[in-house]
Amino acid sequence: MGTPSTYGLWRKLVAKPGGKQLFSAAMCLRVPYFGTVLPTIREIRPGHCSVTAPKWWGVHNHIRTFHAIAACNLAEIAMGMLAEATVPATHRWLPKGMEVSYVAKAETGLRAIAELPEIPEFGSEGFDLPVPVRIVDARGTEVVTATITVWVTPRKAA
Ligand SMILES: CC(C)(COP(=O)(O)OP(=O)(O)OC[C@H]1O[C@@H](n2cnc3c(N)ncnc32)[C@H](O)[C@@H]1OP(=O)(O)O)[C@@H](O)C(=O)NCCC(=O)NCCSC(=O)Cc1ccccc1
Repeated sequence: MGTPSTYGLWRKLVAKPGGKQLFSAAMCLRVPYFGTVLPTIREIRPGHCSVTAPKWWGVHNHIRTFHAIAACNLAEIAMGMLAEATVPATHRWLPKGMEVSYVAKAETGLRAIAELPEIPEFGSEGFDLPVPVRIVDARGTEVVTATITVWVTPRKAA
C-alpha cells in the first residue's frame, strides 16, 4: 500500500474525532508557509474546499485587520485542497497566477471558499483551470475575492 493522497488522507481522517484538526496540522507540517494563518480545513470534496482562519496578532496589518497577503495565503490553501480533490492522479497541477480584490476590511477571522462551477474534463492537453475563491468574515460579508489560475497537464509516463 502506497502513501495515501491528500484527499485520501482527508477522507480517512474527517469522520474521526479531531480529524479535521489533525489533517490541518499535517498539511501545515508539509507546507509550512500555510501555518502562519493557523488554518482549519472544514470541507474538501471534488470542486470544493472551505477553510477557516482566526484573526490573531500574526496576521494583523498596520490597521489591525487581517492582512491582505495572509488572506491570499488562505485563498491558496482553499485552491490547493480543492485541486488535490479534483485533479486525478493522471494529471499534475501548478498555480500560475492570482487575481485578487480586497473588497471590504477584514476585521474578524475568515473563511475561504473555493468552488468550481463545474468539474472539467482532464484530457491529453494542458489547460488553465480558473479557481474562484470567496473569502468572507464572521458575519458572512465578502472581504476578498480571488481567481487563481491553475495550470493542469497530464503526468508523463514514468
Ligand atoms: C509551468 C508554467 C505554469 C507554464 O509553462 P509551460 O512551459 O507552458 O508548461 P509545461 O507544462 O510545458 O511545463 C514546463 C515545466 O514547468 C514545470 N511544471 C509544469 N507543471 C508542473 C507541475 N504541476 N508541477 C511541477 N512543475 C511543473 C516543469 O518543470 C515542466 O517541465 P517538465 O515538463 O516537467 O520537463 C510556467 O508559466 C511556470 O513555471 N510558471 C511559474 C509557476 C510557479 O512557479 N508556480 C508556483 C507559484 S504558487 C506557489 O508557490 C504555491 C504552490 C506551489 C505548488 C503547488 C501548490 C502551491
